[in-house]
Amino acid sequence: MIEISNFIKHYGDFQAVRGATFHVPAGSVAALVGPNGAGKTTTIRTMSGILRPTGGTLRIAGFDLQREPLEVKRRVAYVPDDPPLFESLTVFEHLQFVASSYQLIDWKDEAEHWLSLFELQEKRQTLASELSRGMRQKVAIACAYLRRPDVLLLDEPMTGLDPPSIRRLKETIGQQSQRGATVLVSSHLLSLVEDLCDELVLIRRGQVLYCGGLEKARVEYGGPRQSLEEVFFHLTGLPESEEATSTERELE
Ligand SMILES: Nc1ncnc2c1ncn2[C@@H]1O[C@H](COP(=O)(O)OP(=O)(O)OP(=O)(O)O)[C@@H](O)[C@H]1O
Repeated sequence: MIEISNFIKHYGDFQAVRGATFHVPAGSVAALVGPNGAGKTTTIRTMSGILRPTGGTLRIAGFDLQREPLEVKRRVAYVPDDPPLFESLTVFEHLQFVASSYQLIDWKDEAEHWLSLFELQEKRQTLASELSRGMRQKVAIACAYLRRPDVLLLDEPMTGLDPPSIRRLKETIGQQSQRGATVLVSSHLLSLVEDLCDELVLIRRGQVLYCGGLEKARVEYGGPRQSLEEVFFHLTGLPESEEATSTERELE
Protein backbone atom coordinates (compact mmCIF):
# COMPACT_ATOMS: atom_id res chain seq x y z
CA MET A 1 0.00 0.00 0.00
CA ILE A 2 1.12 3.54 -0.74
CA GLU A 3 -0.21 6.48 1.29
CA ILE A 4 1.13 9.90 0.43
CA SER A 5 -0.15 12.84 2.39
CA ASN A 6 0.57 16.50 1.67
CA PHE A 7 3.92 15.61 0.10
CA ILE A 8 6.08 18.62 -0.70
CA LYS A 9 9.41 18.63 -2.50
CA HIS A 10 11.47 21.74 -3.17
CA TYR A 11 14.69 21.94 -5.16
CA GLY A 12 16.15 25.09 -3.69
CA ASP A 13 13.49 27.76 -4.28
CA PHE A 14 11.64 25.69 -6.87
CA GLN A 15 8.50 23.85 -5.71
CA ALA A 16 8.46 20.64 -7.73
CA VAL A 17 5.70 18.94 -5.72
CA ARG A 18 3.20 21.06 -3.84
CA GLY A 19 1.19 19.15 -1.31
CA ALA A 20 0.41 15.93 -3.16
CA THR A 21 -2.00 13.54 -1.48
CA PHE A 22 -2.86 10.16 -2.97
CA HIS A 23 -3.05 6.52 -2.07
CA VAL A 24 -2.73 3.26 -3.92
CA PRO A 25 -4.45 0.24 -2.32
CA ALA A 26 -2.37 -2.86 -1.63
CA GLY A 27 -2.20 -5.27 -4.53
CA SER A 28 -3.34 -2.79 -7.14
CA VAL A 29 -1.57 -1.37 -10.17
CA ALA A 30 -1.66 2.41 -10.47
CA ALA A 31 -0.66 4.62 -13.37
CA LEU A 32 1.18 7.77 -12.32
CA VAL A 33 0.70 10.13 -15.23
CA GLY A 34 1.11 13.81 -15.93
CA PRO A 35 2.75 16.20 -18.38
CA ASN A 36 6.51 16.72 -18.57
CA GLY A 37 7.79 18.28 -15.38
CA ALA A 38 4.66 17.39 -13.38
CA GLY A 39 6.75 15.85 -10.62
CA LYS A 40 6.35 12.13 -11.34
CA THR A 41 10.02 11.16 -11.14
CA THR A 42 10.52 13.42 -8.13
CA THR A 43 7.64 11.65 -6.38
CA ILE A 44 8.86 8.17 -7.26
CA ARG A 45 12.47 8.92 -6.30
CA THR A 46 11.30 10.29 -2.96
CA MET A 47 9.12 7.24 -2.36
CA SER A 48 12.11 5.00 -3.03
CA GLY A 49 14.16 6.86 -0.41
CA ILE A 50 16.62 8.44 -2.85
CA LEU A 51 15.36 12.01 -2.36
CA ARG A 52 14.45 13.56 0.96
CA PRO A 53 10.94 15.07 1.11
CA THR A 54 10.64 18.73 2.07
CA GLY A 55 7.38 18.02 3.86
CA GLY A 56 4.44 15.68 4.24
CA THR A 57 4.07 12.04 5.15
CA LEU A 58 4.93 9.11 2.92
CA ARG A 59 3.76 5.74 4.16
CA ILE A 60 4.97 2.91 1.97
CA ALA A 61 4.34 -0.79 2.54
CA GLY A 62 3.06 0.04 6.01
CA PHE A 63 6.08 2.08 7.15
CA ASP A 64 6.70 5.77 7.53
CA LEU A 65 9.50 6.73 5.14
CA GLN A 66 10.97 9.42 7.38
CA ARG A 67 10.84 7.40 10.58
CA GLU A 68 11.67 3.94 9.21
CA PRO A 69 13.55 4.44 5.94
CA LEU A 70 15.32 1.07 6.09
CA GLU A 71 12.07 -0.83 6.49
CA VAL A 72 10.73 0.98 3.44
CA LYS A 73 13.88 0.42 1.36
CA ARG A 74 13.79 -3.28 2.20
CA ARG A 75 10.28 -3.59 0.76
CA VAL A 76 10.42 -1.24 -2.20
CA ALA A 77 12.00 -1.88 -5.58
CA TYR A 78 12.51 1.07 -7.89
CA VAL A 79 13.37 0.80 -11.57
CA PRO A 80 14.34 4.18 -13.07
CA ASP A 81 13.82 4.95 -16.73
CA ASP A 82 17.58 4.72 -17.37
CA PRO A 83 18.73 2.07 -14.90
CA PRO A 84 22.20 2.65 -13.48
CA LEU A 85 23.70 -0.83 -13.76
CA PHE A 86 27.16 -1.86 -12.59
CA GLU A 87 29.00 -1.62 -15.90
CA SER A 88 31.67 -4.15 -14.99
CA LEU A 89 29.22 -6.81 -13.79
CA THR A 90 27.60 -9.34 -16.10
CA VAL A 91 23.85 -9.83 -16.36
CA PHE A 92 23.93 -12.88 -14.10
CA GLU A 93 26.24 -11.14 -11.62
CA HIS A 94 23.57 -8.43 -11.23
CA LEU A 95 21.06 -11.05 -10.14
CA GLN A 96 23.69 -12.61 -7.86
CA PHE A 97 24.45 -9.22 -6.36
CA VAL A 98 20.77 -8.54 -5.64
CA ALA A 99 20.35 -11.99 -4.10
CA SER A 100 23.32 -11.48 -1.84
CA SER A 101 22.46 -7.86 -0.89
CA TYR A 102 18.90 -8.78 0.09
CA GLN A 103 19.88 -12.19 1.50
CA LEU A 104 17.54 -14.06 -0.81
CA ILE A 105 17.40 -17.82 -0.50
CA ASP A 106 16.55 -20.29 -3.25
CA TRP A 107 16.70 -17.51 -5.79
CA LYS A 108 18.48 -19.28 -8.65
CA ASP A 109 15.46 -20.93 -10.28
CA GLU A 110 13.60 -17.67 -10.17
CA ALA A 111 16.59 -15.83 -11.62
CA GLU A 112 16.63 -18.34 -14.49
CA HIS A 113 12.92 -17.80 -14.96
CA TRP A 114 13.35 -14.04 -15.38
CA LEU A 115 16.39 -14.45 -17.63
CA SER A 116 14.37 -16.76 -19.84
CA LEU A 117 11.22 -14.65 -19.80
CA PHE A 118 13.08 -11.49 -20.77
CA GLU A 119 15.22 -13.34 -23.33
CA LEU A 120 18.44 -12.56 -21.54
CA GLN A 121 19.86 -16.08 -21.34
CA GLU A 122 22.26 -15.56 -24.20
CA LYS A 123 23.53 -12.42 -22.50
CA ARG A 124 23.96 -13.86 -19.02
CA GLN A 125 27.77 -13.55 -19.19
CA THR A 126 27.70 -10.18 -20.97
CA LEU A 127 28.87 -7.06 -19.17
CA ALA A 128 26.26 -4.38 -18.53
CA SER A 129 28.39 -1.94 -20.52
CA GLU A 130 27.83 -4.11 -23.61
CA LEU A 131 24.03 -4.32 -23.38
CA SER A 132 21.48 -2.48 -25.48
CA ARG A 133 19.17 0.03 -23.81
CA GLY A 134 16.22 -2.35 -23.80
CA MET A 135 18.36 -5.16 -22.38
CA ARG A 136 19.55 -2.89 -19.56
CA GLN A 137 15.92 -2.12 -18.79
CA LYS A 138 15.06 -5.80 -18.66
CA VAL A 139 18.02 -6.60 -16.38
CA ALA A 140 16.87 -3.89 -13.97
CA ILE A 141 13.29 -5.20 -14.04
CA ALA A 142 14.47 -8.79 -13.49
CA CYS A 143 16.56 -7.64 -10.49
CA ALA A 144 13.52 -5.85 -9.06
CA TYR A 145 11.24 -8.86 -9.56
CA LEU A 146 13.78 -11.22 -8.00
CA ARG A 147 13.41 -9.34 -4.72
CA ARG A 148 9.63 -9.93 -4.60
CA PRO A 149 9.07 -6.42 -3.29
CA ASP A 150 5.90 -5.33 -1.54
CA VAL A 151 5.93 -2.13 -3.55
CA LEU A 152 7.22 -1.83 -7.08
CA LEU A 153 7.95 1.60 -8.55
CA LEU A 154 8.48 1.61 -12.31
CA ASP A 155 9.45 4.85 -14.04
CA GLU A 156 8.77 4.68 -17.79
CA PRO A 157 9.40 0.91 -17.83
CA MET A 158 8.35 0.45 -21.45
CA THR A 159 10.77 2.90 -22.99
CA GLY A 160 13.27 1.02 -25.12
CA LEU A 161 11.45 -2.30 -24.98
CA ASP A 162 10.41 -4.12 -28.15
CA PRO A 163 6.75 -5.17 -28.58
CA PRO A 164 7.19 -8.76 -27.28
CA SER A 165 9.05 -7.43 -24.22
CA ILE A 166 6.33 -4.85 -23.59
CA ARG A 167 3.73 -7.58 -23.72
CA ARG A 168 5.74 -9.72 -21.29
CA LEU A 169 6.31 -6.78 -18.99
CA LYS A 170 2.59 -6.07 -18.88
CA GLU A 171 1.82 -9.70 -18.09
CA THR A 172 4.42 -9.81 -15.34
CA ILE A 173 3.19 -6.56 -13.78
CA GLY A 174 -0.23 -8.21 -13.51
CA GLN A 175 1.40 -11.24 -11.87
CA GLN A 176 3.24 -9.03 -9.38
CA SER A 177 -0.03 -7.47 -8.30
CA GLN A 178 -1.68 -10.90 -8.10
CA ARG A 179 0.98 -12.02 -5.62
CA GLY A 180 0.06 -8.95 -3.53
CA ALA A 181 2.56 -6.30 -4.62
CA THR A 182 1.43 -2.72 -5.01
CA VAL A 183 2.69 -1.38 -8.33
CA LEU A 184 3.06 2.24 -9.40
CA VAL A 185 3.88 2.73 -13.08
CA SER A 186 4.81 6.15 -14.38
CA SER A 187 4.46 6.47 -18.13
CA HIS A 188 3.56 8.76 -20.99
CA LEU A 189 2.51 5.75 -23.07
CA LEU A 190 -1.09 5.99 -21.96
CA SER A 191 -2.49 3.42 -24.36
CA LEU A 192 0.02 0.87 -23.04
CA VAL A 193 -0.60 1.44 -19.34
CA GLU A 194 -4.36 1.81 -19.38
CA ASP A 195 -5.15 -1.87 -19.74
CA LEU A 196 -2.83 -2.92 -16.95
CA CYS A 197 -3.77 -0.32 -14.34
CA ASP A 198 -6.82 -0.28 -12.08
CA GLU A 199 -5.90 2.97 -10.33
CA LEU A 200 -4.96 6.38 -11.67
CA VAL A 201 -2.91 9.15 -10.10
CA LEU A 202 -2.76 12.18 -12.35
CA ILE A 203 -0.52 15.10 -11.44
CA ARG A 204 0.25 18.39 -13.00
CA ARG A 205 2.66 21.09 -11.79
CA GLY A 206 3.27 19.16 -8.59
CA GLN A 207 -0.39 18.83 -7.65
CA VAL A 208 -2.69 15.84 -7.77
CA LEU A 209 -5.60 16.40 -10.15
CA TYR A 210 -7.09 12.94 -9.73
CA CYS A 211 -6.53 9.90 -7.55
CA GLY A 212 -8.83 6.90 -7.63
CA GLY A 213 -10.12 4.09 -9.79
CA LEU A 214 -9.37 4.30 -13.49
CA GLU A 215 -12.85 3.09 -14.41
CA LYS A 216 -14.36 5.76 -12.18
CA ALA A 217 -12.25 8.38 -13.94
CA ARG A 218 -13.46 7.12 -17.32
CA VAL A 219 -17.10 7.32 -16.24
CA GLU A 220 -16.68 10.74 -14.63
CA TYR A 221 -14.87 12.18 -17.62
CA GLY A 222 -16.81 10.96 -20.60
CA GLY A 223 -18.09 7.40 -20.24
CA PRO A 224 -16.86 3.85 -19.61
CA ARG A 225 -15.23 3.62 -23.04
CA GLN A 226 -13.29 6.82 -22.55
CA SER A 227 -9.59 6.26 -23.15
CA LEU A 228 -7.00 7.16 -20.55
CA GLU A 229 -5.67 9.66 -23.07
CA GLU A 230 -9.04 11.43 -23.16
CA VAL A 231 -9.20 11.40 -19.36
CA PHE A 232 -5.70 12.88 -19.32
CA PHE A 233 -6.61 15.69 -21.69
CA HIS A 234 -9.84 16.38 -19.87
CA LEU A 235 -8.20 16.65 -16.46
CA THR A 236 -5.09 18.53 -17.50
CA GLY A 237 -6.85 20.80 -19.98
CA LEU A 238 -3.78 20.39 -22.17
CA PRO A 239 -5.39 20.32 -25.61
CA GLU A 240 -6.88 23.67 -24.87
CA SER A 241 -5.24 26.75 -26.26
CA GLU A 242 -2.11 28.41 -24.94
CA GLU A 243 -4.49 31.08 -23.68
CA ALA A 244 -5.92 28.60 -21.15
CA THR A 245 -2.53 27.53 -19.88
CA SER A 246 -1.24 31.09 -19.60
CA THR A 247 -4.36 32.05 -17.62
CA GLU A 248 -3.63 29.11 -15.34
CA ARG A 249 -0.08 30.37 -14.90
CA GLU A 250 -1.33 33.83 -13.99
CA LEU A 251 -3.59 32.37 -11.35
CA GLU A 252 -0.68 30.62 -9.65
N1 LIG B 1 17.58 18.13 -9.38
C1 LIG B 1 16.70 19.07 -9.69
N2 LIG B 1 16.95 20.37 -9.41
C2 LIG B 1 16.04 21.34 -9.71
N3 LIG B 1 14.84 21.11 -10.29
C3 LIG B 1 14.56 19.84 -10.58
C4 LIG B 1 15.45 18.75 -10.30
N4 LIG B 1 14.88 17.61 -10.71
C5 LIG B 1 13.68 17.95 -11.23
N5 LIG B 1 13.49 19.28 -11.15
C6 LIG B 1 12.30 20.02 -11.59
O1 LIG B 1 11.19 19.50 -10.89
C7 LIG B 1 10.06 19.44 -11.75
C8 LIG B 1 9.53 18.01 -11.76
O2 LIG B 1 10.49 17.19 -12.41
P1 LIG B 1 10.26 15.63 -12.56
O3 LIG B 1 11.47 15.06 -13.20
O4 LIG B 1 9.82 15.09 -11.28
O5 LIG B 1 9.02 15.64 -13.58
P2 LIG B 1 8.36 14.44 -14.39
O6 LIG B 1 6.90 14.53 -14.17
O7 LIG B 1 9.02 13.17 -14.07
O8 LIG B 1 8.69 14.89 -15.87
P3 LIG B 1 8.92 14.05 -17.24
O9 LIG B 1 7.59 13.53 -17.65
O10 LIG B 1 9.42 15.10 -18.17
O11 LIG B 1 9.92 12.99 -16.95
C9 LIG B 1 10.51 19.94 -13.11
O12 LIG B 1 10.13 21.31 -13.23
C10 LIG B 1 12.01 19.81 -13.06
O13 LIG B 1 12.66 20.80 -13.86
